[in-house]
Amino acid sequence: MEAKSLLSGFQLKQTNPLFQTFKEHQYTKFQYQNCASFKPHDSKKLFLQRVGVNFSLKCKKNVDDKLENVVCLGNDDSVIGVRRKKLAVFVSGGGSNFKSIHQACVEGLVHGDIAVLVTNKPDCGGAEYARRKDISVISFPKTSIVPTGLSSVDLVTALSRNLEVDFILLAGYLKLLPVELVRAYPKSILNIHPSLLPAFGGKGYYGMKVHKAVIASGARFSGPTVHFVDEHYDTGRILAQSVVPVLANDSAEELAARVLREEHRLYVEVTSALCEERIAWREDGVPLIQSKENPKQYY
Ligand SMILES: Nc1nc2c(c(=O)[nH]1)N[C@@H](CN(C=O)c1ccc(C(=O)N[C@@H](CCC(=O)O)C(=O)O)cc1)CN2
Ligand SMILES: NCC(=O)N[C@@H]1O[C@H](COP(=O)([O-])[O-])[C@@H](O)[C@H]1O
Repeated sequence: MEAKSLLSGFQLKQTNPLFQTFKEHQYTKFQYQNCASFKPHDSKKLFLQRVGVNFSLKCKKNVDDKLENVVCLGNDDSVIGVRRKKLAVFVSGGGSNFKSIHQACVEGLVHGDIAVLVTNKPDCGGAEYARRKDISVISFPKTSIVPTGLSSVDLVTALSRNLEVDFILLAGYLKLLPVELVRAYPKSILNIHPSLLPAFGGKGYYGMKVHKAVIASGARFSGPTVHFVDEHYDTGRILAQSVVPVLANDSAEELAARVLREEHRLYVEVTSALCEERIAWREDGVPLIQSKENPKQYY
C-alpha cells in the first residue's frame, strides 16, 4: 500500500498533544515504515521517520525526559508501528563498536536497546563499560578460567527466554559461536569483520592479524564487512560493506584505525536497519537493506 494512500486513511489528530510536536519540528513529509502490514487496530507503535533525516519522535517521556516511540493514531485512536528491539552484543576486548551502538541506541539512531553484553573476558573494556552503564553482563563460555561462564544451552535460554533478545551482534568476539545459538537465532545474528570478505577471513583472521595480512598482500583497498553469522567463521551471508583506501606507507595500526572508524559508522547504520525491520532477502538468498530515504530502493 502506498504510504500516500495510507496517510489519507489516518486522520492525524491535531488535537493530540503529541501531534502538536510535529508542528514544532515543521515535518514536511513522513515516511511510513511497513504500514501496509499493519491494520488500524494493531497495538503496535509506528516508527515514523522524517524523510532525509532519521528523526524519531516518541510518544512519552522516558527517564531522560527524551521522547520515545512515535504514535500514529488511526481513526479509532488505535496505535500501530515497529516494536523496539532487544539486542545482545558479544565482545572480547575494548568494545568500541559496542559503545558506538549503545550510544546510537541512547540517541535514538537505533530503534532498540542493548539488553545484555556477553563476553569470554569478564574484565575486558567492553564489560567494564557495560557495568558503568548498568547493562547486564554474561560470561560465556564456561571454562576453567571462567567457571561462572554459562554453558551453550544456558546461554540460549538466557537470551531467548529470560531476556527475550531479538538480535545478536558480534563485535570483536573472538570465539566460535556454538551451533545451538546459531540455530536458535536464524537470520538474527550479525558480525562485523575488519576486511572485505571473503578476503582475509576465517580461522586465525582477527584483529591486527587481518590488517597485517591486507598490507602484506598489496591490496589497495580494505574495509569492514557486516555479515550474518552461520556455523563457521566469516562464511555467513554478506549484508553490508564499506571501502577505505590502503595507503602505500600504511602501518597495520594506521589501517586498523581507518577501518575501525568506518566500522562504527557501518554497524550503526546496519543495526538501525535491522531494528526497523528494513532487511529483505533476495530470491537467491542475498540479504539487502531497504533504503530509509526511499523504501522502494534496496542496497
Ligand atoms: N559461528 C560463528 N562464530 C563467530 C563468527 C562467525 O562468523 N561464525 N565470527 C567470529 C568473529 N571473527 C571474525 O569476524 C573471528 C574471531 C576469531 C577468530 C579466530 O581465529 N579465533 C581464534 C581464537 C582467538 C582467541 O581466543 O584469542 C581461534 O578460533 O583459534 C576468527 C574469526 C566470532 N564468532
Ligand atoms: N574477526 C573478528 C575481528 O577481527 N573483529 C574486529 O575486532 C575489532 C574489535 O574492536 P572493538 O572491540 O573496539 O569493537 C574490530 O575491528 C572488529 O572488526
